[in-house]
Amino acid sequence: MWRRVTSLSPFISSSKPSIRNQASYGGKIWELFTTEILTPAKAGISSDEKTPFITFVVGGPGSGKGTQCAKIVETFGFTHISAGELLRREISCNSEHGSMILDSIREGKIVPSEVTVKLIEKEMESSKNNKFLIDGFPRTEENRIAFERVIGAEPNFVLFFHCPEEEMVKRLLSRNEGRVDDNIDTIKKRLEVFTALHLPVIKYYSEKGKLYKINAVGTVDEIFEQVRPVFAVCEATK
Ligand SMILES: Nc1ncnc2c1ncn2[C@@H]1O[C@H](COP(=O)(O)OP(=O)(O)OP(=O)(O)O)[C@@H](O)[C@H]1O
Ligand SMILES: Nc1ccn([C@@H]2O[C@H](COP(=O)(O)O)[C@@H](O)[C@H]2O)c(=O)n1
Ligand SMILES: [Mg+2]
Repeated sequence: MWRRVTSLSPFISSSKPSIRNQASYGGKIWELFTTEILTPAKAGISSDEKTPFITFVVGGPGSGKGTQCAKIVETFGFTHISAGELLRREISCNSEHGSMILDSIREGKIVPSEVTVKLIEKEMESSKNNKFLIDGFPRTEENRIAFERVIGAEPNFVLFFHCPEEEMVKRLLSRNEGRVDDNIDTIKKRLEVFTALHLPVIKYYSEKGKLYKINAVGTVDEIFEQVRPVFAVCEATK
């Protein structure tokens, strides 16, 4: 079972870019981030079994994060923690924050970080595994900083699924899982929030050399063939 090992990390200030800033790149801002070549040293692979191995899985709505996480779990034995699923679970069980979470999800807004991070922490603590895929998180700098403060850890690396908006919209509109946010109005809001708030997170991990960008266009299997070597590096060092 994973237990928190370090204390609070220092506060890191956040900045919020405007949508206008990004539009000046003609919608191609994500192209600025290159794919890292992952090595065991970069991934911070440790031989200490108690240290959690944390991968953040990020990308726009419908970029295929959940689909690829299922394949990573099957192939490499990670525990999948989807922030969105944890929040939806709170709605289903009418928890204290259920109605606030439902309102946020309907509006495509980000739930306060302390709520989401507490749910993630509970999942990590109750798991017997020490390898975690944390999907749909962090969405914002506030998310990222709250995770570092509460969990006292950083991800070993970050998988970023890069997908054009038209493709993401097409996938979400045909997902058919009965999600309250899979309608065109909410999808537009989710895309706006993604463009406005996600960039600093991507930039932060790119500058730390922890970002691994995946081209999320193609078949599920083709995309997994880009993902596989990232995790194979971890396997090879065991
Ligand atoms: N490579 C792909 N090609 C076509 N469809 C795909 C591909 N990958 C996933 N899908 C489909 O697109 C939809 C969205 O995928 P998925 O749920 O994995 O995305 P996500 O990034 O987790 O989205 P969200 O952020 O909304 O949770 C699903 O219906 C899934 O089956
Ligand atoms: N870190 C997060 C993750 C998700 N949300 C909210 O849940 C919605 C659905 O998330 P998916 O990852 O399943 O697409 C998302 O639009 C947010 O409203 C969040 O607040 N914080
Ligand atoms: Mg998902």
